[in-house]
Amino acid sequence: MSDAPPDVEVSPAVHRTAEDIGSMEIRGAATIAAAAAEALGEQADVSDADSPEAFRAELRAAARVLYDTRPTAVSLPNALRYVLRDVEGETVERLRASVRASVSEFCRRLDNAQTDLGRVGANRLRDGDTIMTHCHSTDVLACVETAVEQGKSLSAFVKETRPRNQGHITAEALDELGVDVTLIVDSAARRYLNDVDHVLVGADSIAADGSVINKIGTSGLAVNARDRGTPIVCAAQTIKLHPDTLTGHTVDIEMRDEREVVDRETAEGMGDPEVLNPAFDVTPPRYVDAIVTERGQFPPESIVSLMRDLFGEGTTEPWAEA
Ligand SMILES: O=P(O)(O)OC[C@H]1O[C@H](OP(=O)(O)O)[C@H](O)[C@@H]1O
Repeated sequence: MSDAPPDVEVSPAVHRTAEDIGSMEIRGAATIAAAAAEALGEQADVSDADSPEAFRAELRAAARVLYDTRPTAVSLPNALRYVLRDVEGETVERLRASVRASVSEFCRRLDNAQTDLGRVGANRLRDGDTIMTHCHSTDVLACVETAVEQGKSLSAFVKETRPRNQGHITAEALDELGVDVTLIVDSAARRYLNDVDHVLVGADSIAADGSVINKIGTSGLAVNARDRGTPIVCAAQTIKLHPDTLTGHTVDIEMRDEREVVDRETAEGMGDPEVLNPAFDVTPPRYVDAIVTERGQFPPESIVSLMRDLFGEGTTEPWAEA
């Protein structure tokens, strides 16, 4: 994690949020976005900057601390950009109020987007369908929740999703919604794909070519689903669209600590192998049937038009300014 320059004070609340994102205490692309926006609001609340310039410098420094936590979910920089872009005022008090308004508006839009996306995704699901999930995605759960509210009865195969087992969170959430849940280990997915009507996954980022960047294991699941003829749908609010990929940049895949996979003592017993722990992988668009957003459902290859509408040809990095 990067530190702010010594003369710019970043609030302990921002550092706490950054630590919680880094440790995955706060996790999931949409949840991370909301937490990052709220942390900027907390920075504004506690700032004792004596000039608008100093206040803005503090905000940028806080954004840098948050930005440096995890590299793959673009919802994080998109959230920071949204809040920083709309900050206006000639005095510190006006700037503070402006940040608060911007954070509230951002969180309101995030909630509404998920609700709208849920309605679109629910239209794909029929009464009696069985889904298969990977990891834990609040965008996926929004689709299921709306379908259940529409009176549809659903079953789910839930992949546990090593190494962090976020599938357990999904299993609990689906059970609370009244979905009939079967928990499986990741490697059992192919065996049950013939019994599944839809594979539903979330996304941490979507690239301009329609590639889906999501929890490690998504691409293998998608290839197997295509082989079995099971549709694979990605539920992703437009905050997951990665604007830098419009100009040829690739999405950085986070490598996490090996201790999430195996403890050192056990590894030593195996002859101390190198342990790799990539958190995400890239599913090419040809393996994805549809991307469901709050703006409707898109074939992955057409997502670039939506990206251009929303972001133009690229974006700035306001937190990178000194
Ligand atoms: O925004 P929502 O749909 O909640 O989550 C999107 C994605 O975020 C998660 O990443 P992690 O668990 O933070 O590494 C998963 O990869 C999940 O599919």
